[in-house]
Amino acid sequence: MSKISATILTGFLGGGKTTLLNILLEASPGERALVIVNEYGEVGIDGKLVVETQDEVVELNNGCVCCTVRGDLIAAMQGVLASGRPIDRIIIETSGLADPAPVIQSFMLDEVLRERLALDAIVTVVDARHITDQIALDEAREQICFADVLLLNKIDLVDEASLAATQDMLRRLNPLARIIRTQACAVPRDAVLDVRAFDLRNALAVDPEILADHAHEHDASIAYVALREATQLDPAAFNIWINRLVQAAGKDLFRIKGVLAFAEEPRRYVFHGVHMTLEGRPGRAWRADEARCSEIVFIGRNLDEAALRRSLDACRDTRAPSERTARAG
Ligand SMILES: Nc1nc2c(ncn2[C@@H]2O[C@H](COP(=O)(O)OP(=O)(O)OP(=O)(O)O)[C@@H](O)[C@H]2O)c(=O)[nH]1
Repeated sequence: MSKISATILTGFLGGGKTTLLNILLEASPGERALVIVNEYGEVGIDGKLVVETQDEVVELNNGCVCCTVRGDLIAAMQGVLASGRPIDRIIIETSGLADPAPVIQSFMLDEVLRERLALDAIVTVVDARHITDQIALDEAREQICFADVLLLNKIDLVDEASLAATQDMLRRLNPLARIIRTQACAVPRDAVLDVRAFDLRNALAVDPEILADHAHEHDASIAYVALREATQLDPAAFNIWINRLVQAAGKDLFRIKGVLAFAEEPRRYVFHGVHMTLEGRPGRAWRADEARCSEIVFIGRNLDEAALRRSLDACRDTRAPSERTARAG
């Protein structure tokens, strides 16, 4: 029986992993992939942003796949193999704070996975705009060092001199990986999938202890706050708040992401922030069976959960429907 190809998509917070995942899924219409999306906190935003295809999407939230939910990762893969459901490949999107080593280790140490799966490549998405600050963090460095393919993404946000300097840094950290410059992770599928690039010897050269069972400790100064709001939000108030917030605290705000319910907007509003860079756009329409609830997560340092909550409360659209109609008229 031929082995099923598995790809690990990793890279620091906000680099473009979900963007890449969606490109790969859309480029493989005839395939059935098992997609495993991992997020650090209890509120999963990424799972809501994966394109709708016939692929099976498993969300592993509330813990990092490199530590607390590693057992769940193994169980998800074993479960689909045991079910006999046909799958053509596995793609794992790690959290942006994951150390890839324990994820790689799962493929090597578990007997069933070792026999049935072939780890094809570790693909790391690097944020060309923010990597020079992120690289001080162990997780960001390890994600680069273990990569077989490095996407140097967001090239639209930096100039050529800075790109060349970043590319040199990546090369110093990882002399073997293929480096591909991308905007919005636009890359041919064949450059990332079925490249047969993973080699345990390279991983052992990065970390000779990779096969030893050791837990990964996350940087305790990085916090996570998730807010849920059932009242629809006033878009103008939200925009003012979020812009002020990143002006004041953007350096410490590694990541903001949310799916928001704005008043008088039939579509979900998808919102992203990476430090000072903010982006938002309407996504698909809310379904009739979905609660129109806003969810927003913050990952960073010095987060004041109570203050964030109060600010979000102040963005509620509390007008009565008749007042809204009057204003619209
Ligand atoms: N300007 C620019 N923005 C990009 C590019 N690629 C992705 N983005 C934006 O970067 C933000 C984060 O993209 P995601 O794909 O969600 O990043 P991620 O790595 O999955 O994020 P986490 O899962 O939170 O770590 C979104 O607003 C994207 O639209 C790019 O090449 N240029």
